[in-house]
Amino acid sequence: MTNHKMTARDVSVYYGQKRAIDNVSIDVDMDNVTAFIGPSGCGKSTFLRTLNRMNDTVASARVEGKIELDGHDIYSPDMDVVQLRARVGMVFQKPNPFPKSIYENVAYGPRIHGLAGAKSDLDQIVEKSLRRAGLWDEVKDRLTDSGTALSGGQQQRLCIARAIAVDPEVILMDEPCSALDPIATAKIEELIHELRGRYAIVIVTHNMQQAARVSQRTAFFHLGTLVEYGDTSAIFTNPREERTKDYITGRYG
Ligand SMILES: Nc1ncnc2c1ncn2[C@@H]1O[C@H](COP(=O)(O)OP(=O)(O)OP(=O)(O)O)[C@@H](O)[C@H]1O
Repeated sequence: MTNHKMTARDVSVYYGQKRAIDNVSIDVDMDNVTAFIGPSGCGKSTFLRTLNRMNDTVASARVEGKIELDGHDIYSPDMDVVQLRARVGMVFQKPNPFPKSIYENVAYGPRIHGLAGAKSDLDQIVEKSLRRAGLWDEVKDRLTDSGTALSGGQQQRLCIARAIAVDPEVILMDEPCSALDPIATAKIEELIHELRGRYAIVIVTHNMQQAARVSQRTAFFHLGTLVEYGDTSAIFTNPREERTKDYITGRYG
């Protein structure tokens, strides 16, 4: 039996009266990178954001259905949302480091979550996180420089280090490379390979080649519904649904 890290069952999301996600069920596993693909406006980001309750920040948004993390309902009243967002971290489309030093960007989360007692513990967490994010060698001699002074690709890896620093179990990435050049994109993709297995990773991408390169499972969304979900190789070589085939062959999107 597969041990699902997260399960979503019959999830619908509304913005006011408008339904953006219609009855989606999906499992997220530890060992796989899961890609969400589909044409613009199909609801990929909306669904991704239900997985760590980022939709709570949108006043008109309402979520129906059930989403569990390790078998616990993340929408239950006893769920601590701050804790949830540490366990299910997020990396956004546009790198968004705090206007603080590189060190502080990574140290902030562990400090507010009480993960480090002494300064030396915090130093260790910062180094480990930056190493895992593939950024340590580039920044180790300038940890006090501002995070915002880094290149776009470095900033995105800093944001990944920031997510890693609070010891997450799941990392959600919402088009993490869309603001990056091909070299910086390749570095993030490499990093996703390295992080696979340690964290359950879910990535929203417009780029089908990217989905094929980085993921083992792919979910294709269309008009708020989950059309097809399966092994990435099967989705790209032998899709079951006509709509999936049309999308991956570039007929629309
Ligand atoms: N805050 C919001 N208020 C109202 N409607 C919204 C809001 N955010 C998204 N929507 C609508 O929900 C639908 C799904 O949007 P969403 O951003 O999730 O799609 P997407 O597949 O991620 O698109 P893209 O690839 O363009 O980012 C769209 O019709 C969008 O206009």
